[in-house]
Amino acid sequence: MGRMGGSTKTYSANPGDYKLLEEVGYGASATVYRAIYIPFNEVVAVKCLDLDRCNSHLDDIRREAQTMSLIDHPNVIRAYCSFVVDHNLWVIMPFMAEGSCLHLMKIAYPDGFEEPAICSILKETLKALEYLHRQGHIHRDVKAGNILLDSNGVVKLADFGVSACMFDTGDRQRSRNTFVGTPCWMAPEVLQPGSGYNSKADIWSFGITALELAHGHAPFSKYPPMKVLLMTIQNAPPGLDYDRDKKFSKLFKEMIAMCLVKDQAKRPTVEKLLKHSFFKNAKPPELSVKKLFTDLPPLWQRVKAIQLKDAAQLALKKMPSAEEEALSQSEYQRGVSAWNFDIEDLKAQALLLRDDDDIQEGKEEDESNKASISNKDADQSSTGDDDIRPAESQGNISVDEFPSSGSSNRKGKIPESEMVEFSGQEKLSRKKNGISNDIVPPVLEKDRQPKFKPQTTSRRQSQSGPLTPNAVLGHSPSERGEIENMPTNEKLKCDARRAPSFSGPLMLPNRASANSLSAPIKSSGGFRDCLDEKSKTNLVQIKGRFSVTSENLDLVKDIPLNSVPRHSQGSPLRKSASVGEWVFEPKQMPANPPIKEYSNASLPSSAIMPHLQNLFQQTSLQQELIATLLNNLQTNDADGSQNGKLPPLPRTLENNGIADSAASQRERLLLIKVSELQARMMNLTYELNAEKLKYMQLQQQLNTLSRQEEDGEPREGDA
Ligand SMILES: Nc1ncnc2c1ncn2[C@@H]1O[C@H](COP(=O)(O)OP(=O)(O)OP(=O)(O)O)[C@@H](O)[C@H]1O
Repeated sequence: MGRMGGSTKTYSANPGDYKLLEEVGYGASATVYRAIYIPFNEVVAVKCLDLDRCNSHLDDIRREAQTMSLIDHPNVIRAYCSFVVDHNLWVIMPFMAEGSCLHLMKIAYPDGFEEPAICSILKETLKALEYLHRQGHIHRDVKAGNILLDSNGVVKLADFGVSACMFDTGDRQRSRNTFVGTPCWMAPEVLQPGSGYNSKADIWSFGITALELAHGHAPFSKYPPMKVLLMTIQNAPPGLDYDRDKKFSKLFKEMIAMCLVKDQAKRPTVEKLLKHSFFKNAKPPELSVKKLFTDLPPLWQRVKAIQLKDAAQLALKKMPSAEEEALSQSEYQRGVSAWNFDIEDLKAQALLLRDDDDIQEGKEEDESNKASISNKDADQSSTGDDDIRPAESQGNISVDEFPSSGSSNRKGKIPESEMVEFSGQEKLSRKKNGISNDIVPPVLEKDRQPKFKPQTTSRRQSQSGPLTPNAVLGHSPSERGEIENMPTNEKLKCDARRAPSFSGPLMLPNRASANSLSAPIKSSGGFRDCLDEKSKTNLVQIKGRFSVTSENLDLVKDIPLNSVPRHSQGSPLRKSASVGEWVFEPKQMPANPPIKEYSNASLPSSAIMPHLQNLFQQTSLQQELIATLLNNLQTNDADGSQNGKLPPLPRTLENNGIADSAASQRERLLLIKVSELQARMMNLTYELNAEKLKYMQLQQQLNTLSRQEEDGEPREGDA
């Protein structure tokens, strides 16, 4: 039993007393459900922390959960109670009906909130931090994903305690074979081993969170973890730009700059920060925050929509970077050695290849440098790379390819007319996961409108020399027509661009999108332009140059290297012929009884449980196996050319082109395999979670039944 704050209310540690409803959130190691606490008929949140994914000892986790239950502050979420159910720790908490600020931004404010709302949210968060710091705690995970809102606009800081203990015993973001999220919010001293840190680390994270709320994503959030780590340590601190972020007040900019000082000793305490003039005029959250979510669909529908969107984006987001680099590099070299000797021309083309990544990087570096002006320690921390000119100043395309539609239409409302329904396939997957078909994911109609910037097109046109991937993916319709008429090898380049690529450590996501992946993920690869007309008619969403089709991401027809999980059809790989020996043939797996069998009301729970456990085990096994295969693949990929597995063809003047194309084909095949395995992995993870939920629900039913039996109550239907 757990007690509740100041009141005498207690919550039982009996899982059977909690009826799990919809999934409302997920993080690195936990899934959060809306649930009913049956004895009080009260809605609560149940956080199911997968202990197998935790690096901590159960005792540590328990201790932290207990600490969490002792917390008593209106701005800190507390645990009513916690207990272990199988391999999960269930933490029972108040249900925050509007979810996290991160979810809210993802669904309705991709470019961040307006200053008055941010001010209120931050002030409430600071009050929470003030309380925690006074109690001698460091939160260590302040970010928009951990700032929860209820329907009255009440702001509570979450994820205290359990997260902290995970932090203690290892990398916060690492769970078993998974590296999720980015260290975007971590202070430089936290990222540097041995440097030691204290509660001022929370102040840094708070500053990053302020930027996250202002822009819709944390600085550097699009980069791989290692790059973020290096950028945080080496670059000047990020900040609001005095010119570009004109809509924000000077006070806000100053306040952020105070937090984002690299020398932790120079950062203010929470108390001092609370006294900053920026917070003087903070409106009560009921006024400024509550209006953010009027007219939005219920949290679980939003979360579902975000999951679907993120699943697609995650599957495709890696398309451009590494492979684009590899391809452009190989094209570059081939151009020089084979038929184009004009190195200057090639260099010029390489410059044209700069995509959003580079531009954004330039922007962020610029942002950092500009911000550093306001940071007293900037000169110590700046990389001093004066040669890096911001993309804009080089006359490159605007960073904001899809400019914010302005503050006026960011008022938190998604008019019904702007909602678009997902297709039958998506609905099927919802059904499969026990979610009603009449749920309409809130996707903004306005996002369907492609918003090109003409400069982009012209900048990307290749004038001469070898066809670069970007040239193949030129944005103009005429170029698209050319793609269709291209020789197969050139089309392949286009196809290859559509394939996921893998820069940095291979990520095996728990979910399509972990809580920590806060930035809207953009494909920078021009994928949209590779979609055929049919797909275009089915577009439901365009973010950056990324498109989602209403065929529930049924891109298998459009993208040969399909990497989007299609839950309703089981494995997304069944249609793919390219996986070869890496594919798990469905027949290799013990056949599962049809799902209908599980839902057969006449079957006793005892008959269902073994099937369910079996299914559960299979899925976990598959997950493990895929992880191992992916690891092997990574190693092979890295060692391939050295260890003879993928021997490079001898390069002679005659066969240079052939050798290169054979090598790049092998490379492409490997990438296909990796991407498909990853898609499969995601799909399985998704299914695993659905099964987990079913498993828990059945377990609850079993518990209830056995309790009824013990109490001698007649069973339902016995009469
Ligand atoms: N009490 C709650 N009410 C409603 N939603 C919640 C609640 N607690 C958490 N959530 C949702 O679930 C998400 C994940 O929860 P939480 O951050 O606790 O998990 P986690 O695994 O610790 O995440 P991470 O480690 O990635 O930060 C939150 O971002 C939020 O959207």
